[in-house]
Amino acid sequence: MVRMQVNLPPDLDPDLRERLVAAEKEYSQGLQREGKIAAIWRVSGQFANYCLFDVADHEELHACVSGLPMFGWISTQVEALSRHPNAIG
Ligand SMILES: O=C(O)C[C@H]1C=CC(=O)O1
Repeated sequence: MVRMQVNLPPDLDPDLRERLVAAEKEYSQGLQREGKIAAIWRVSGQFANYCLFDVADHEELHACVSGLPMFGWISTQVEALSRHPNAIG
């Protein structure tokens, strides 16, 4: 599970901002179609999200996250999750 806080500068060129948002959407939806992002949620009221990744290892996670077009402006917090022994689903 990765929390991403996006820190685009407020004075970023509006055209660049628009291109980054569009590129981010295309890249993110590609990972979702491939099943590498299993779920994504917006943190209400913040330019931040939680992404649940379904990847083989830390290297694949890093490749996915560092490929984000906004990677240079994103702070991440990673929590490694494993199946809970009491889970029924
Ligand atoms: O809008 C965001 O939260 C940034 C970003 C990271 C992945 C994604 O789909 O969007």
